[in-house]
Amino acid sequence: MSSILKIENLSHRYSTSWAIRDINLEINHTGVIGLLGSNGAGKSTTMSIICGVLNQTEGQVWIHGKDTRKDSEAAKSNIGFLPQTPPLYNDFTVMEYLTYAAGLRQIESHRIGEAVSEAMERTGIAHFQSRLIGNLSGGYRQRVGIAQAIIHKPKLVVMDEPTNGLDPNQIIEARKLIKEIGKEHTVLLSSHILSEIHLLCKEIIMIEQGRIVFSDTMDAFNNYIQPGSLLLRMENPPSVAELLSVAGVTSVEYISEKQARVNFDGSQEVSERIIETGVRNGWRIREANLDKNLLDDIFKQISTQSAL
Ligand SMILES: Nc1ncnc2c1ncn2[C@@H]1O[C@H](COP(=O)(O)OP(=O)(O)OP(=O)(O)O)[C@@H](O)[C@H]1O
Repeated sequence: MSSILKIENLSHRYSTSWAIRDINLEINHTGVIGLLGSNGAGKSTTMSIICGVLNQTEGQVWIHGKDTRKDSEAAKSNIGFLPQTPPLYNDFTVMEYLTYAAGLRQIESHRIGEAVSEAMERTGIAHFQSRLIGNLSGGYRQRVGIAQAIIHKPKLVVMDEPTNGLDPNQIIEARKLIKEIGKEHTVLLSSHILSEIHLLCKEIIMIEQGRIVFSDTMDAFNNYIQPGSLLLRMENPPSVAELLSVAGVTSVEYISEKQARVNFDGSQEVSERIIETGVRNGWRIREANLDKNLLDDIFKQISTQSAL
């Protein structure tokens, strides 16, 4: 039985500098797998090569046993891709666009109607099928992007920073949908937000300066990392007492008028609970990120350990 995704000695160089170096990876099961790295770490480069959008300088990628360069058609038939900016056409209705996407994916013409309906059902956009894409909110546009990525029922769905640019409500909804998609497909999802990977993934691959520095289960990761801290930027910040009332929050420090560092007990659900409480109570959260310094520490710690 072939792996769903196998990568061997993958490296890519843009003009003179290497963006990724000697990436090796094998995935054999469904579920959401997180590719975590800070900006410029090499996530998009890796994903673009996997999806056949970019030709690697060195190394090989197989999707369900098919080499993405030597047998690209067969490899691509098993991949769905949601790039950072989904290729949506604003003048198309949702139905027209997905019908077009199904054609591109070479779904037989008599099966297109059924494939489009199923993809719309699964992503919760059936009620917007006649809406112009240009008139949809960011969250629904993202759903259309996910629908085109799963329309041909690929084994592997690659999502590059899928919650980027969404508001907190839309992020919660998008994450629910991604979890659902992960029940039937292998989803490789990139993010620079550790708390997001924590919430969504059972496995984590960390990439830093173009190299994999950690690859294991989330449980193994948790054994030596407890993030325990979120930086929140809010338009309508609550009192310290209100933040402390969220179950699991241990301390709160305002570092500016609208920015608070919220420490919690390290359990995965607390950060989601903080955001949900914020949405419910109108804090107007604009950003909720793991403390950047903490993330840098984690990368440093893991890089040092993986170099030992
Ligand atoms: N088209 C390009 N030409 C030259 N260098 C590039 C190009 N695209 C990316 N790079 C460089 O390659 C490295 C990896 O970039 P990549 O976009 O893959 O990282 P990333 O982890 O996806 O970051 P981000 O989250 O910011 O997109 C970076 O140093 C980046 O500057």
